[in-house]
Amino acid sequence: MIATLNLPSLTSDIVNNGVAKGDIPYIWKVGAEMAGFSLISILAAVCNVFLAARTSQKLGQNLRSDVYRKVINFTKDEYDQIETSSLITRTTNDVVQIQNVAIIMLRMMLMAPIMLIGASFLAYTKDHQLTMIFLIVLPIMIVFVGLLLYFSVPLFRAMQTKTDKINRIFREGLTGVRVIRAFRQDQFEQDRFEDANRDYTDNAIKVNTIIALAFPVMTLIMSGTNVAIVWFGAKLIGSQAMQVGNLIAFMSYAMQILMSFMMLSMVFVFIPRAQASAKRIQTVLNLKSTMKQAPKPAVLDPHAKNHTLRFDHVDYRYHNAELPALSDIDFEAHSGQTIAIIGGTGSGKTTLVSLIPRFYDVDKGDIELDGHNIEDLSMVDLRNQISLVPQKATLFTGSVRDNLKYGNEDASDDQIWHALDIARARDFIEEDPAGLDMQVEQGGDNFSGGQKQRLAIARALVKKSSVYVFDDSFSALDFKTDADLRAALRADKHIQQSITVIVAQRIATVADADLILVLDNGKLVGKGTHDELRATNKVYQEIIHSQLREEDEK
Ligand SMILES: Nc1ncnc2c1ncn2[C@@H]1O[C@H](COP(=O)(O)OP(=O)(O)OP(=O)(O)O)[C@@H](O)[C@H]1O
Repeated sequence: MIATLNLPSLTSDIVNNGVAKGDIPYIWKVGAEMAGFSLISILAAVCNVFLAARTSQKLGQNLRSDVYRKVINFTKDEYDQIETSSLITRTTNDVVQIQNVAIIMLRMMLMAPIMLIGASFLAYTKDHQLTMIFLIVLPIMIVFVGLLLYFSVPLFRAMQTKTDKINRIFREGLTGVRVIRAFRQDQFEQDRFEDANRDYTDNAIKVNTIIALAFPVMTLIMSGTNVAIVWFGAKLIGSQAMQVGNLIAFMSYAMQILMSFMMLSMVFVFIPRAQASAKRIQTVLNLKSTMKQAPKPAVLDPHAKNHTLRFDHVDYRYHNAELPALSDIDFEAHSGQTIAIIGGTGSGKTTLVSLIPRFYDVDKGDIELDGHNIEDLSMVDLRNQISLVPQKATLFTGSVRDNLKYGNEDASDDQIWHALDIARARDFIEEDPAGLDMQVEQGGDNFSGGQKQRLAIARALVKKSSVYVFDDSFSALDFKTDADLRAALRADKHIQQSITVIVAQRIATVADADLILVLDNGKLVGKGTHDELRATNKVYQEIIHSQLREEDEK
């Protein structure tokens, strides 16, 4: 900066004392000095660009990691608060906005004010009278930049929400592509996307037009200033009140002043967009988890042979729902037992099993594992002890082996095949020449629904846990495979020492459980064995009858 500020003074010096007097050695001396300063200023600019780029990239990397770390630990409730598509935009696009502004700020925010003050001071030393021109030019520029900010900032702010919308529609379109085709809604979805896309583009065109307009206007102001300087400067030279070299230097300083002002205005134009992005990222980072974490967690005995799972009068209501999804759920299960949960759709079965690994925390009552309230355990310790097969099987890209070792990195191939045997998934993996190295495509698309379900069951079995939860995991299996799988589960030594929780819709699936819980509208309306419930429980009897009718009708 010092080198850049020095150059115009040296120019005036070379013109006034070298060129005007025809002093060639002086011209060489000052010329060499100027070349040196120019070199320093180029090197400093290169270093500045390099450091600014590096710092802003590091900033982006750290922000992305922080957001991802936070998001991946979100509870289901928090995911319900910020849409997935918006979370993706925030981790990508919003971070880029902040990076861009960081680069601009590092390159200009420091340099521009110093240049502005330095060049103004030096211009003043060259000629006091000419400096008065800035008293007219600078207010014009301030008004112009003010107008620029007034029109562009709201448009810049809207960009991020419009990006969210495009991402949401795109994501829904991709994940729901089969439904869209089956319902022949391709055109509708295409139009929906086009609308969002057009809305975004219109906004972007508007804002870019404003920014594009700024350049010719700025150039006009700069050229006007130059003309004014030359006009008044020439008069001053004519009356011998100013030297030619000083006019040349003054013009350079004037350009430095206006350029610095322009750089500062650019920073002010880009800051609001980054500010909007920063706010969106901050919302994610500041989202207080509703999950209570025990400050000094109790520790589960890793060698315990006898496990207990106890629901003690548990209530739970979703944060956005009026009525509780579960009320007064009370039961106890021990090692070797199978607990089955049956009930109509929406009766609260999935909600109940989601409470065990603390996807949600209970509102009232307690859940205990091996005598400890699960809220007193560390999340890691608790979830290490629970194997869950969710209602919707999810597989990850990679090999079948990678997928199955997801909960137990040290599992041997023998253990994996054993789990595949129990899950009735050996056949279709063995049939493939790649075996366990068979690749799983995105979303497990190269497997059928039932196969995916069985692989998800095998993955849960490879992980050695004290509680196994199967959330409607047998529904995609035919009756015989369902029965075989459950028989194999019962015969497994490790499962015999664990607690098995099965959510099911079919009476046949739950009939041989040690304890059946009947849910209706979030309430536990029956608790007992198949024979007990069949004899006494009305809701259970209704389920039996409805399923018998279905069988008869077939
Ligand atoms: N994230 C959520 N926010 C608000 N309400 C929810 C949420 N998830 C489920 N519910 C509501 O809670 C109730 C119980 O839902 P749950 O998924 O536990 O039922 P389910 O018995 O597992 O049903 P299904 O057999 O259809 O899977 C339903 O009324 C449902 O609408």
